[in-house]
Amino acid sequence: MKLKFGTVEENVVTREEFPLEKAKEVLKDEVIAVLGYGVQGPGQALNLKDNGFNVIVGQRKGSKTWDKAVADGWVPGETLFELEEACERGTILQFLLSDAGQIALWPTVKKHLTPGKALYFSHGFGITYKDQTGIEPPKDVDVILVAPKGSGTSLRRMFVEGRGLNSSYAIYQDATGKARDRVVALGIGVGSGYLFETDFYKEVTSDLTGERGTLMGAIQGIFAAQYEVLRANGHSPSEAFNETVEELTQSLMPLVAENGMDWMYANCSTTAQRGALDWWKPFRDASKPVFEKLYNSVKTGKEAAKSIESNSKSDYRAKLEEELKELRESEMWQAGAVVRKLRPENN
Ligand SMILES: NC(=O)c1ccc[n+]([C@@H]2O[C@H](COP(=O)([O-])OP(=O)(O)OC[C@H]3O[C@@H](n4cnc5c(N)ncnc54)[C@H](O)[C@@H]3O)[C@@H](O)[C@H]2O)c1
Ligand SMILES: CC(C)(O)[C@@H](O)C(=O)O
Ligand SMILES: [Mg+2]
Ligand SMILES: [Mg+2]
Repeated sequence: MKLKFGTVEENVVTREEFPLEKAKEVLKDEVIAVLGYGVQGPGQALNLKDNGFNVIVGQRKGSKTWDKAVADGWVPGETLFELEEACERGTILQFLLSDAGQIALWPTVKKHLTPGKALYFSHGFGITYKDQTGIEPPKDVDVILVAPKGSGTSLRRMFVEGRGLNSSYAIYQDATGKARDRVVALGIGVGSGYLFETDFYKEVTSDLTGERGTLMGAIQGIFAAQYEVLRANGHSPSEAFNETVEELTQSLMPLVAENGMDWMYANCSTTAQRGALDWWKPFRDASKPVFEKLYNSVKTGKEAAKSIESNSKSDYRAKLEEELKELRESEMWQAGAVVRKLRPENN
């Protein structure tokens, strides 16, 4: 259906419009092969299975995630296979390896993309940056995308709770004339709450900007800046953490999620309202140049190059762990660990 967001009209697909039963009818003769069992792999594969689709998992034997797949109920030789065998058996190949990992597996996937199959991504990365990834699908297969707008962990959790994370969908290539039905059916099948339309380029540029920006990079940056200023002015770690992070995640963001920023503002003191209304614009103006620089780095493919380069190194996991350790061991997140334990529901 067409839906207005502010003054702009967009294509949206809801579960009412495209019910699960219809999705099952569309995909009844398909074998959905989920390649990769990292974060999105488990979320999408388990949701598809619980929704009654014919789904198999492809993963490297002997890897930790192979064992995780077995623990999650996938049966070797029946629903769990080596990557190449899954590529052969699947009629829809869900390419859910890490974006860098997709480059290494591409020759194998390509070999098994026989006419009429579908290649499915959850990110516009591989196709948009094809000069860097070498991913150029044959012309006689559908190339489609469903990108859940959140972590695979949330996709699964919300599904189990009977809720649904929203996703974007896109069609890059419609070889069979069935690409739209296939992509929407898959979007509903993986547990999306609703789907909004995009294209591969827009998906990857917005996604890379979002995760580097307000969703992950900018938020940690802003937390750290305020925390450091409070600490430098003699505030205790618990006071600084509560006033920077805990109150935001526990008290105020749920209000924003429920009814918007204006409603959250309306439910704070007049003193807070005055200050927040005065200060949000200076913060916007100070950070906007950084966002512009970030968007440019995404658009020119620099961010893609950096991520391919670092994620393809053999010591990637060890380096990542070191960097996460730095965050975990920072005073702010150490304070956070104590604060989390103090929440009555965690006792
Ligand atoms: N993590 C998320 O929640 C999330 C959210 C939205 C979209 N996506 C997209 O979904 C896709 C999958 O992302 P992810 O975060 O689940 O991936 P991930 O980084 O967790 O990796 C997935 C799997 O790829 C395997 N892998 C990596 N390199 C490999 C190689 N060279 N050969 C064989 N296997 C290899 C890993 O063992 C792992 O099982 C990506 O396109 C990503 O951008 C992810
Ligand atoms: C979960 C995110 C941040 O939305 C996703 O884009 C990812 O890359 O993991
Ligand atoms: Mg992303
Ligand atoms: Mg994202």
